Amino acid sequence: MYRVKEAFYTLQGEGAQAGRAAVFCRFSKCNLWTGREKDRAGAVCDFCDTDFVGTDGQNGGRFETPEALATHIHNLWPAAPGTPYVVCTGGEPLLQLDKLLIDAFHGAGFEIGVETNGTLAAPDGIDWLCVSPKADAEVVITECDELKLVYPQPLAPPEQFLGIRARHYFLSPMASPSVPEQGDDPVKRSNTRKATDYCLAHPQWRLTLQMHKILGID
Ligand SMILES: C[S@@+](CC[C@H](N)C(=O)[O-])C[C@H]1O[C@@H](n2cnc3c(N)ncnc32)[C@H](O)[C@@H]1O
Ligand SMILES: Nc1nc2[nH]cc(C(=O)O)c2c(=O)[nH]1
Ligand code: SF4
Ligand SMILES: [Mg+2]
Repeated sequence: MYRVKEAFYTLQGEGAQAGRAAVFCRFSKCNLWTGREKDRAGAVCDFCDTDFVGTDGQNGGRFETPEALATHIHNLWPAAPGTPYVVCTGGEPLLQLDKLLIDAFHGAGFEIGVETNGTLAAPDGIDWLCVSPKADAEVVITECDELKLVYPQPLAPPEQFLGIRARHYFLSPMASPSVPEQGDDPVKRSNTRKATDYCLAHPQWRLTLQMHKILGID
């Protein structure tokens, strides 16, 4: 059984695949936070900007088989040329994404991207793996396509993650979890300046912005 909070067709807003059309499959549940506000302060990951509780979002639900979920995601992809792309996120997608689902997505013609906190092993067959480390949570994935660190995290300086092999190293300015998607976010503006300065001083790091929030899309 796979539990999905929501699924939607949009442009990937972050990282090296930014601007690419994708169906996002947001899995329910995370291993670093319950998703309940009352638990946020005590959570390992306390800055999450996402609601991943339950299965009640747009196109969310429970799927008994990998084929059922792959068909559901396929139905959100337009009938037009271009390689279908699914981004598995959450919550923490590696709590649920297994080889059977990878095979079902591939069988439906999808390339598979994954957004993970890096604390759980990844199954084989992922086409684009993005690891976003969190302070206080040991990363067990040693190699990925992109490492995307939310910045700043005082207990997780960028230098700490250069041992993880990646094609790209990104800093993504931390947004206030409490500010709605398109709202004015002075904390994020200040963090964007800090991330910019870090990238200027350390050119192996690149800046990425949450383009979907700028555009006002999902
Ligand atoms: C909601 S997480 C879900 C995937 C996975 N659990 C993870 O943390 O990578 C998706 C992306 O949003 C980032 N993110 C979460 N909260 C954020 C915030 N307040 N500001 C900027 N990025 C944030 C995460 O670091 C991750 O790259
Ligand atoms: N457009 C868009 N791009 C994204 N990239 C990562 C996202 C996520 O929440 O994992 C996300 C998201 O929620 N929307
Ligand atoms: S950012 Fe990722 S790891 Fe952190 S609570 Fe949200 S879903 Fe979990
Ligand atoms: Mg998001």
